[in-house]
Amino acid sequence: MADKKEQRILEFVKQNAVKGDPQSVLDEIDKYCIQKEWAMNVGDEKGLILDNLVKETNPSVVLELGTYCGYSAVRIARLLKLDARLFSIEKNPEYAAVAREMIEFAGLKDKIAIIDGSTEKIIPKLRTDYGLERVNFVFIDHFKDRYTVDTKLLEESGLLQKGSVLVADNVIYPGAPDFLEYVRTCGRYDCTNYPSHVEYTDKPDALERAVFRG
Ligand SMILES: Nc1ncnc2c1ncn2CCCCCNC(=O)c1cc(-c2ccc(F)cc2)cc(O)c1O
Ligand SMILES: [Mg+2]
Repeated sequence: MADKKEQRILEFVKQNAVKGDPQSVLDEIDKYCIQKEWAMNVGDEKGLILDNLVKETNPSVVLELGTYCGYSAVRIARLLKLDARLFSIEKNPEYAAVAREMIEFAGLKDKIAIIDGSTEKIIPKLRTDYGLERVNFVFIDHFKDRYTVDTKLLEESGLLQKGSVLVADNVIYPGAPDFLEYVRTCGRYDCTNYPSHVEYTDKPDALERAVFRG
């Protein structure tokens, strides 16, 4: 038995999902987390809302803050057009290692790049070191008390353009009250709240969409 929950999830996917089929990877992760061990993936209920937000944006360049096991990276990347790319920043090397295998198993390694490190160090270097000019879609799902400071870093980095879409997980639970206050009152975003539940539970949570006005 793998010694970490994240490794157990990966093993379960490898044994039960279809290699190269992203939807089966998502289904097996959800099945494991419902039946065996809870884990902090965005999950199936909030995942469907996220799917619709990705589809209506049809982004070319996606940035994700907090990869974990790669569930949301797979969820988003499976909907992207051929030449679109997703960059995901993960601080925990063990999570990043599991995510890389998960993404390869899903057949999406050419679409997704995982960047090892903390957002505060990586975001300021995305243009110079990773050649990103603009991001059209940002999924925010890392430390809840870093949502606001990293949103400001993204503004200052020049990576956001008019129409760039931020989607933040967990704005109700564990909660990101300062982020909600910031994006709803600073005057630079058009915000929409999508009520849902904490993954695999009946505890209220929500996604917040904040569209940059430029
Ligand atoms: N590149 C980077 N830079 C900075 N921090 C970085 C990072 N890369 C990773 N991290 C550090 C992220 C740590 C995980 C963040 N997510 C969470 O903490 C989280 C917690 C819950 C939860 C719900 C109910 C409960 F009862 C308990 C927990 C649910 C969620 O959907 C969550 O996303
Ligand atoms: Mg989350």
